[in-house]
Amino acid sequence: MLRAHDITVRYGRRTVLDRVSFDLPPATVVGLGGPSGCGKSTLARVMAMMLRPAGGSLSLDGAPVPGWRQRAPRAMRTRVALLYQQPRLAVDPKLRLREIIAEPLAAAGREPGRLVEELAAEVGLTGDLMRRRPHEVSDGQLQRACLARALTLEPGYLICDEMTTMLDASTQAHLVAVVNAYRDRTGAGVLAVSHDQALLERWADSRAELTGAGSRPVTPSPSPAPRSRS
Ligand SMILES: Nc1ncnc2c1ncn2[C@@H]1O[C@H](COP(=O)(O)OP(=O)(O)OP(=O)(O)O)[C@@H](O)[C@H]1O
Repeated sequence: MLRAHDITVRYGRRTVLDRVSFDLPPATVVGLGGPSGCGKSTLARVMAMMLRPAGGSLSLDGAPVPGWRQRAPRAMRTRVALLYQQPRLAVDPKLRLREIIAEPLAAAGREPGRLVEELAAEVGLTGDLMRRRPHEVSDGQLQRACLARALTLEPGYLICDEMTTMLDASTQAHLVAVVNAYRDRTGAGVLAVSHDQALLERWADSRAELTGAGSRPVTPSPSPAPRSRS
């Protein structure tokens, strides 16, 4: 379980998340919706250890996460992968797609072996696409590479922040199918953040919503929903 407890985030004097708690169980796709600006991406970044909250804590498979960003232990950081809405902001424009996918393996000092090609094939990247740089491919092709990269170290939790927004319907369906197959194969927990309710209805096993006013929770779905103690 990836468990956020009593998370408070402020940007300047504005409180965006006010003691919000959220559980992401393994082997489940939890959809997180809510109006624009209510704090979904903020919560996603906290749960990926990328953003240090003003208050609250995170635990991973029962162990407290002792720090944020680079201060979180590497073994914990690699258990949680984050996919952004805009792949162009998430890649080094100088790298070829093959190198982008292999980045986490290189950082971990591991040989790519066949894994990079296997993941590329799974996300639908074939032929010369793997030799191209980001400016030579479409957003959808780049997002496919980002998904393959996110799966290289086999994370136990995958956080998809508007992963398929801006992509065409067939790319969206393919990427969702890849994530679902990964969940089935590995038992990973998936947080699917989206303002697209129809997508979440199709994709998620359970759904939750953040609300705008101070990110107070509502609980439309039977299971995991954000909770606030206030
Ligand atoms: N780095 C930042 N500095 C200041 N304000 C920020 C920052 N990041 C986000 N915000 C503000 O915090 C609020 C929540 O942003 P967030 O991106 O988490 O919302 P969201 O629910 O994901 O929105 P959307 O659905 O539009 O992507 C917004 O009002 C946003 O403008």
